[in-house]
Amino acid sequence: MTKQKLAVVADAKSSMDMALVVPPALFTADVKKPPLMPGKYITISKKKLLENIEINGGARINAWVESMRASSPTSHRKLTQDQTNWMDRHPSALKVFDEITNASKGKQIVMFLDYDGTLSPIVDDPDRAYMSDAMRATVRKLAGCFPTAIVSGRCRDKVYNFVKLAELYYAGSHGMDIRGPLKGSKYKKNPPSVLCQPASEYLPMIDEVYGLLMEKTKSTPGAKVENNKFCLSVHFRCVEEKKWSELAAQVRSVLKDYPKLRLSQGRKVLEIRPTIKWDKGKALEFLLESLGYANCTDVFPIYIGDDRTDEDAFKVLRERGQGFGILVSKMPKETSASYSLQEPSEVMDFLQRLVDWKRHSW
Ligand SMILES: O=P(O)(O)OC[C@H]1O[C@H](O[C@H]2O[C@H](CO)[C@@H](O)[C@H](O)[C@H]2O)[C@H](O)[C@@H](O)[C@@H]1O
Repeated sequence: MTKQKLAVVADAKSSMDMALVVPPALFTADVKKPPLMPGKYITISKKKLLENIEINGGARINAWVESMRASSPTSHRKLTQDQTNWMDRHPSALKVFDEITNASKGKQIVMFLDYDGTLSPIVDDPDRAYMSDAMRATVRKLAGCFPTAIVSGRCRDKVYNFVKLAELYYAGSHGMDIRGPLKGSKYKKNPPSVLCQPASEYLPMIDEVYGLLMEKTKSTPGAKVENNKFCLSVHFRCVEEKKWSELAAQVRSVLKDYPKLRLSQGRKVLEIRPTIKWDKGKALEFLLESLGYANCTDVFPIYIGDDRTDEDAFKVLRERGQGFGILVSKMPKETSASYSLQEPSEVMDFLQRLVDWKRHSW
């Protein structure tokens, strides 16, 4: 039996604890091997079976689901000491504000801001993840001081409709849809016109998979599929935890026929995107180049984000040895960011301090 057939078996029943009868070879890492004793079958719970289903890229469904579980608030009761150690390694950007501005002296700061969980609080309904008017006013002032880009997993139009600031650069679909400002800012009267869509050939495939995922997941209460144009999001946030493995298996059963698409994980979300070598880190580099800072030593990019996909941008900054990343998180997380902020309200305070510092440093 192949891995594909295995996925179909897993999909066929709805109860997590239902016992399935399958050949023993299916529980080994290499499910292509024939059973050691042909004809002999053993019983295993569906939960155990799901641990062995691979998703494109080799990661295991169960790893995603466990990781999602680990990052849910109920799992963080005993983190006090860990938190302290982590904060030593990733101090609050507010506490070390002077250190940061000193490091940027004589350099051009360029700001990169993630949207969900960074400018807007995380909420149950992705269509209602509004940013506050105060945050919008702060980002507007920021863009008047430094070139500023929003870098989001969302479709570009959707994130623009939340932010509503025409003077910013926008990189939607995890950086696969980049557009320059629609109007100039006080900082830059005539910004360069930019457009970059490295995954356009994937549009028909993404639309097709969107339809299939809508159909496949409709049996899972609370599941939501979001079309982000060059990528898709399958939301787990409103799905009962005991149904997470089932939903992940539904996603896998659709994706197994699309090797040119891959999965990544965000905050209670599985994200489906083209396998092209393009991510938020590449988008950051593209934007720096478009702004004329490709080979400059006097540029100081600051990237603020809360999610795994932001790590690609944090890594690029570390590799370039320029600027730094700030992770928005209340709990310790493996990260390439240098500093931390706890939540969007702290992000707003940090941005406001940058504006005040810039205004008073002339
Ligand atoms: O790169 P981002 O701007 O952070 O976008 C990543 C995903 O953000 C959204 O989902 C997340 O926020 C939702 C609203 O608060 C929340 O309900 C969900 O659980 C989070 O994962 C967005 O809806 C996704 O499409 C983005 O990929």
